[in-house]
Amino acid sequence: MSVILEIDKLSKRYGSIQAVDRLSLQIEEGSIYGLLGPNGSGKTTTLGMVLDVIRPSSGSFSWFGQPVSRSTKHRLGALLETPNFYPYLTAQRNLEITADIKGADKKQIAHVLHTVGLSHRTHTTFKGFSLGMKQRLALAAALLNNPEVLVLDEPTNGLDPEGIAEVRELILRIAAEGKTIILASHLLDEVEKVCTHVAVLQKGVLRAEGPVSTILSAKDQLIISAENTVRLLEVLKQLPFVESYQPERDLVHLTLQEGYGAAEVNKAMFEAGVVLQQLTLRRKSLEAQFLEIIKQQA
Ligand SMILES: Nc1ncnc2c1ncn2[C@@H]1O[C@H](COP(=O)(O)OP(=O)(O)OP(=O)(O)O)[C@@H](O)[C@H]1O
Repeated sequence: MSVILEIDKLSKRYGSIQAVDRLSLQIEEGSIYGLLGPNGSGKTTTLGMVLDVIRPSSGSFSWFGQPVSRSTKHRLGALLETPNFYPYLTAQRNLEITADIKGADKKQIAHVLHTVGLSHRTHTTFKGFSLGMKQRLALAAALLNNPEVLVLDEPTNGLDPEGIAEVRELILRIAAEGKTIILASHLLDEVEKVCTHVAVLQKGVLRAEGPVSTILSAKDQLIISAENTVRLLEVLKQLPFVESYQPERDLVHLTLQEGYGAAEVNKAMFEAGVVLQQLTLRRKSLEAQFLEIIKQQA
């Protein structure tokens, strides 16, 4: 997989505020990459810098292995804020205006309206659109030029639950067509549902980064029990891959070293003559980890 965006020690300072602090990360082709952080954590500033609308204080980045240029920008579509569409013009007319501004081919309009599921609204005026439809039209505008990468800042902000579901589903559909997506969000739930990779930002500093599934499973907990808890604990004590364990009533909570799972515990117990009555995997949610990360830094 090739690297689409490489960010190297990128920083932005506004007076005394360090909005982004030596941020380094790599985004690979085909990923749905979430920049996750609370309000003010530097997500918008980061997107602004890599889109070349905010000047970095220091550091660098490259798109497709090249410094930013007209030709690299042509390969990107961005949605930083909801565009101002004309309420009394149709979807078609609004996109014609956007195409003129972007220098995009108007023949693309039918295709992008189809992609966002608005073909049947081509000739409907914008003012009658639901919130979700308005945002889908904004995504259609970002898709003119057939960009390889779509950069979205809080794409579901301000939408009702129906609109949120529509837009998330659409993002997954666009990604399935082979586009790389970079999205900023303050919603853990959104990143968990939509993204393949995540970078957690807090006060401009990168706190955690990696595939959503790895971050999710990094600190899984196993909950086990056996008829003879004393014997269970004796065996546990001797297992080299058990990182920590804590008895709670007749259950034992444990975490394992990386690369080990429930199967190894089950096998070791069985070999030691302990029959497990319960073996449950409890995945630590990204939310719980995120809150822990934030707490540690407070
Ligand atoms: N033009 C500016 N001048 C001064 N400070 C700014 C400016 N833009 C952003 N900041 C500050 O930089 C920090 C990061 O802001 P940024 O908007 O990048 O965060 P964010 O994570 O996108 O948050 P939000 O979701 O609220 O936009 C904040 O403390 C913000 O107040």
